[in-house]
Amino acid sequence: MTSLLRAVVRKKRVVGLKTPTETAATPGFLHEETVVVNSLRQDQVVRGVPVARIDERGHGVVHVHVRQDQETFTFNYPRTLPGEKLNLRVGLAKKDRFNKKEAGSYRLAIDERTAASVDEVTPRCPHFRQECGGCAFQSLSYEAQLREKEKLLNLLMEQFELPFLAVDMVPSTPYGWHARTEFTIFLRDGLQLGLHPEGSPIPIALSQCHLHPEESQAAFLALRAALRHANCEPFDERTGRGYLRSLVLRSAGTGGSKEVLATFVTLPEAPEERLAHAARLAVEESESLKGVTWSKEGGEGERSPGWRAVGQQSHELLAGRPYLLYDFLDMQLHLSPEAFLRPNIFLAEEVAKSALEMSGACEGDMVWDAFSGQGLLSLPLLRLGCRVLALDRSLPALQAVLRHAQLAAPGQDARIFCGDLGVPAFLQRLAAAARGEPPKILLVDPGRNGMPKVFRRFLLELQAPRLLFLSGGRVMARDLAWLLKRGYQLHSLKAFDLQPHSAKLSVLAKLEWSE
Ligand SMILES: C[S@@+](CC[C@H](N)C(=O)[O-])C[C@H]1O[C@@H](n2cnc3c(N)ncnc32)[C@H](O)[C@@H]1O
Repeated sequence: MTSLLRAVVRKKRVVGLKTPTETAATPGFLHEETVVVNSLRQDQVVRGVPVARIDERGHGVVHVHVRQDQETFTFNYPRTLPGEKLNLRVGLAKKDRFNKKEAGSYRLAIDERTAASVDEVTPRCPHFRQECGGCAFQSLSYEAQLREKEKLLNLLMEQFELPFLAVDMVPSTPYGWHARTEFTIFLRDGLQLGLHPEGSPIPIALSQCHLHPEESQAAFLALRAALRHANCEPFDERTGRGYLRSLVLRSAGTGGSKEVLATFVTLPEAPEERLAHAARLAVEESESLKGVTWSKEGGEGERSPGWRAVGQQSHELLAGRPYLLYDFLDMQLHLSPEAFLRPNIFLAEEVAKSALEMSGACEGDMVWDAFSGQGLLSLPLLRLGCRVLALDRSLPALQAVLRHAQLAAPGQDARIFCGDLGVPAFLQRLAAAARGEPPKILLVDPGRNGMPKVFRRFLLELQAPRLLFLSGGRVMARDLAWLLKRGYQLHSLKAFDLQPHSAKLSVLAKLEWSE
């Protein structure tokens, strides 16, 4: 699928109940979906306002132009779909007390939904209506989701004044794709596994999740039953009693089916024997569950509501085996539960193949894989005959890189360097290494926070001829814009829908150093 020309929008200050970085239509140009009113007064109902698009959280966006203010206001509503029409009630209408000429600030709440979106479908999951926090818009058809994400990407590119390029979109299978989910463990009529609705510290108890492969569902039920049977105690935030914080499920495909690895995340003082008993019961019960590991991450500082595991810690094995078998390209890898796992089971291979293709690499090229995780992006390059230096702050991830490299290309030059790519002292050591032999190809896959600022500056020093950058959303546009203003040129883009039913889209960009 190829993107069409972007809508003509420019950056403008916006006021009201909205994210401050949203764009609004400029005066004289109104979005097709903009509703125009003369003024907004308390309790007034603005009728039939269409949802124009989604925002970066997957919330529906509406535009209301107020003639009196000569301004277009943008409002965002969770769980609304593009094409849906809303009656909006003005809850707050306020003029600046000191400067009456300033535009007002308004709060508009949904009074009624008057027309459904033509793209609305019945959500597959019973928990979606409870706003379980797993999906932003399971009720939007998958084709419409892709369309909306592409629109959002184009809008971001426009906002950050990035050059227009056609984007290849790679869709996913919309269900059964999830490779890693962390469920909160809590007490509510017995032990429950659940997720948090957006912005809420109170989890929803789940009985199933369709984002997971079926094999993972069986493991989920077996683990919940085993934890209950072994009388394992969830941590209770009100009393400080208990020790179980969360359950992480990881899945990967091998031999035509999927297998699952679970991790119990607990406070350090959790009783090993009881956890091991639950783990053994679950592994016996569920054929797809190949092992259970234990991470004592939930220490003193992590007792707050809504706490999430950050991973990268060493695990202990409680039952079964401590790795997942994963058929990747034509190799069988051992994936470590202590390192990053790309969220989409179906597309991880496609992302790595695309990186290889877009890199234009040749045998013997020096490749640096920054934020390497377990090295899945650079493995195909290693097999081609490139030399690879993997960089990450996670030692378990780098140890997996060496294991994978040994399997993919025995004897080939694969090295690791463990450190924080946001720390100047580590970057200085890298700069010294680059003076020996600079990388010809640099892979950069920094995760949700994008590139640390000092790392971006380091890239200018490094001047790698080819840079492949995998990222998403606003941080991706920010980092791209920064690099393009300072000597890199954008060559091509490819987008992967790694997380269906969310607004997230991952983009692989190829840049070339031009100075
Ligand atoms: C999105 S994952 C990359 C995955 C990997 N490229 C792959 O294909 O599987 C991000 C990785 O960056 C690492 N990381 C995050 N921040 C870092 C930092 N400041 N310095 C070094 N590594 C970092 C994490 O440990 C994680 O392995």
